[in-house]
Amino acid sequence: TVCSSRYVLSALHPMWQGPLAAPGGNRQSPIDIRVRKSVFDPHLEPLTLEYDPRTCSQVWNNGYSFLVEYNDTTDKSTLKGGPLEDTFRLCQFHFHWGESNAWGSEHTVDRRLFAAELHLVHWNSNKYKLFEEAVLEENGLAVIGVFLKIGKRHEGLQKLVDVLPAVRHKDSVVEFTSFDASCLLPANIDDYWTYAGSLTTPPLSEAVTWIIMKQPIEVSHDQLAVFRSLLFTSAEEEVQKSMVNNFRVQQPLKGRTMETIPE
Ligand SMILES: CCCCNCc1ccc(S(N)(=O)=O)cc1
Ligand SMILES: [Zn+2]
Repeated sequence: TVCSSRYVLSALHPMWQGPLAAPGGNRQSPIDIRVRKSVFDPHLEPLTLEYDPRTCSQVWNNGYSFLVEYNDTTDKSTLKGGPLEDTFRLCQFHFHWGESNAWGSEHTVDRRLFAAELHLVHWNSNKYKLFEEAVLEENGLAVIGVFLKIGKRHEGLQKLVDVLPAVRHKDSVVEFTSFDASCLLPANIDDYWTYAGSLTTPPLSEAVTWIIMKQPIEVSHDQLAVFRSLLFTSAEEEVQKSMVNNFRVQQPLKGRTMETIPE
């Protein structure tokens, strides 16, 4: 029975699971957020998000998720404040989701799973010239996490959902412009948890200041079903695999504390 449960686990989780925790990693993501264990940090400031829709450029199926990519050659779409000392530049956002609405998020809140999770990825443009440099540095990156729950249709998301059939296969790209990513944020962006973590897919770099919104956003069942119509596999491969369950298993907390804003 042990091997069968191990088999089920591996069948449920895609290839990048590899070792359950990166060897030697002591700040790996995702984790379970224990609400009552989070510490008020009076120094946390409000977040300042300034996203310019004109920097949005394309949607790309990279074989793990679909990425909405931004032109990050200038400081036009930026994130400041909160736990961050510097200015961080938006380079892409993407999602993680399940094969059913019962699971799909990477982080959990007191073990509660959400249907999906949005990640808005930024890099420290005060200190580095490129994402590829920042990803090698402790706290070179800042990722905003937003939970998705099933409810009413998200009008802002629909523009993105409508182009997903064009990137059904791995390595496909479609032009996608003038999209304001801030429409995907919850009403109150100053209600968040923050902790020191890592990328949740290879290279699993321990470079991320995570900022997880307490308020989920709502999307409709049909909108999430379109996410599941995407494929992990490229057009050439004979066996097509649905892009579902593209989340990493939870990682040990290793003594880290979750900080939150004073209520
Ligand atoms: C050096 C090239 C890395 C490409 N991939 C980066 C990457 C991976 C995971 C995440 S996540 N899921 O932690 O937000 C963001 C960005
Ligand atoms: Zn992610």
